[in-house]
Amino acid sequence: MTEPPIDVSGLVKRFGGYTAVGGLDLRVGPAEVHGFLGPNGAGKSTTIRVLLGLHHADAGRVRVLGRDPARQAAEVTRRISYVPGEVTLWPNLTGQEILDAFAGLRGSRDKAAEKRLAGAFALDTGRLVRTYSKGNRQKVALVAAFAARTDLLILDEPTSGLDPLMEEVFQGAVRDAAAAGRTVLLSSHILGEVEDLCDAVTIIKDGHLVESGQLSDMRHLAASVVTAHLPGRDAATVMARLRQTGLTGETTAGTVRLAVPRDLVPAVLAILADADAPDITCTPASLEDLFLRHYVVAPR
Ligand SMILES: Nc1ncnc2c1ncn2[C@@H]1O[C@H](COP(=O)(O)OP(=O)(O)OP(=O)(O)O)[C@@H](O)[C@H]1O
Repeated sequence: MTEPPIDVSGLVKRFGGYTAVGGLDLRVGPAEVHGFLGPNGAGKSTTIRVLLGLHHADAGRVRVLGRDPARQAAEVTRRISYVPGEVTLWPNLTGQEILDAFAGLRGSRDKAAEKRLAGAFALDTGRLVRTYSKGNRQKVALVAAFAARTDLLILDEPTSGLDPLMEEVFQGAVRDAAAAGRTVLLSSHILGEVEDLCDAVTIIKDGHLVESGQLSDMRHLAASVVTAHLPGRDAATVMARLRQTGLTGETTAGTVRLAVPRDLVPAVLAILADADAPDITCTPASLEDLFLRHYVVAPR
């Protein structure tokens, strides 16, 4: 079996006495679009910098495209496209000159793809970079990243400056990259984006793994939300019956709502059907539900 494009186990990275990443595992399979999530300061960018060979791990095993980025940074980074959240470019070059410079440094690019991507992102490559907005600078980096002939894209909050129309273009480019067999690690705070794009996610907090796996499996393990509207019925009595299954829920204005583990969904739906509820919805856990259950901050 070939090694996964990203294979990290027990990664530790300290800054002085502060442990930014404390024993993290991260595995990303070939042609997978993998979401990398966590609140501010969780250690995502630090991990990414280790993957790129910019930081050296204090402990753990790190393999990117089968190599150790700390020892073989040049070989590894040649095969990676990296887009940071804050793109800094030479201000006195035009967008096209920047794209040419990136391609020159890398030694390869798909010129037709670059032209197509610049068009799709509505990027005027003839303008000087110093006249570009944050979003336009990000577009330059994204066009260069997707047009490069690389095997792995590492995108660290790449769309924070893009408008919704451009978000669509970005998502199309990620899907095309994965369809072409490229692997994508996407760090993002935009949960909808991750939910739309990613096959698998890794959620971290305080430099530690809290959850990782295929999004579909994680949804199955989490509770679904069942809501039933009970016009003209005694919602409190129905809720009392529902509570006999061991679940808790809330009743508001004749509507019951409760989080239901997968194995109890049939029993709950049977009780609601028995109560003649005309309007029942059962929604699988969203990525936001999965994410928030790890990050509910207690009020001070
Ligand atoms: N060079 C550094 N020196 C000292 N501390 C650092 C350094 N880089 C990061 N840190 C600290 O390590 C922790 C993890 O930071 P990191 O940037 O990896 O988080 P993140 O998950 O990417 O956050 P965000 O979502 O805000 O970008 C933070 O507490 C940060 O202050």
